[in-house]
Amino acid sequence: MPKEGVKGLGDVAMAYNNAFTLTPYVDEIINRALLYLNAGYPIHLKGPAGTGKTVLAMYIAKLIGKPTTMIFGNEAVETSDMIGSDFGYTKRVVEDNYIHSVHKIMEDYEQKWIDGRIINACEKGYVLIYDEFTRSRPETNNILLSVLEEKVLELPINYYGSNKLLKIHPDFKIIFTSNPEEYTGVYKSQDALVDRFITLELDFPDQNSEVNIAVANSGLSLDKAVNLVSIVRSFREINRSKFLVSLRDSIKLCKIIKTANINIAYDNDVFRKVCIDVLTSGISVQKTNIDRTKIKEELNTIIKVVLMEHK
Ligand SMILES: Nc1ncnc2c1ncn2[C@@H]1O[C@H](COP(=O)(O)OP(=O)(O)OP(=O)(O)O)[C@@H](O)[C@H]1O
Repeated sequence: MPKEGVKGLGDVAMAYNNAFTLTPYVDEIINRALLYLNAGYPIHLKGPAGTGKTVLAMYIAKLIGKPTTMIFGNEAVETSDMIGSDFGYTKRVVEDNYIHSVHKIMEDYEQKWIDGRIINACEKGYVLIYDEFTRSRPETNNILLSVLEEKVLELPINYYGSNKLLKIHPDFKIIFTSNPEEYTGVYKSQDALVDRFITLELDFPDQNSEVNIAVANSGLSLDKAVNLVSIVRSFREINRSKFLVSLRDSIKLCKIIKTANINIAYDNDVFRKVCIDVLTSGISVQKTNIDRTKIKEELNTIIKVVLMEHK
């Protein structure tokens, strides 16, 4: 069976978030991405976790308007998950009872080839999103080298009984995403692969985009989201070399404040504690040696200053 990390056609549509927000910043990236894709080059959206790479890839695929296949890179993904393999057996039982005193059963087993996720996309010119491709082992990704350069997919000898080179449809497009190499579980991307696509380095979006994305994902009012996102961004600014404070934190904070109807005020103890819980979660995840008391003091100061400024 294909492994968990590999999803098929249709999954993208289900996973696609209807709250996708277009801002001038997002629009500009999309236009550049389409420019390269339409010229026949795969693109690679690279950036820190929670900068919107996956939803952007999905949105771009949606604009291209072709069915989309998605692969989620991880250690367990194998070449066979992408191109296919002989999975299991087909069993055939023939029962012969022609002469009532003779009872004969014949069983034979046949291996069954099941196409992997990229075959259909390569053949029919669909879109492939390879999310976090550097989490898969480099040797797994080697199969894509000939796809990108020679425009053929090399299939194994057991592919429906004969090995062959599958010609890649001229409309076939790939959108790669990845996190920076210093992240845990990320392999260095192979030079040969990097050389074949165009990388767009992403960072956290501008203030206006982050506010609008947080509003779209949480339903919080714009004026309240402006306050919360300003707190998140100031906190990110001073700590970004130490731990991750992502776009997801802006969304989480807005969602919690909206759902629990928490009053955004410096003298509201609950509000300050929620800010601390949400925005310092990344510290324990990254096991950084950080003075938590100092971080909390910094955050309290930021909350005070931001709420005074936006009064
Ligand atoms: N333009 C946008 N419109 C709406 N929501 C967005 C947008 N950009 C990002 N988001 C939201 O921000 C969050 C992070 O986005 P996403 O998962 O795409 O980031 P990522 O860079 O792929 O993260 P990771 O590297 O951890 O996989 C998600 O909740 C996503 O829905």
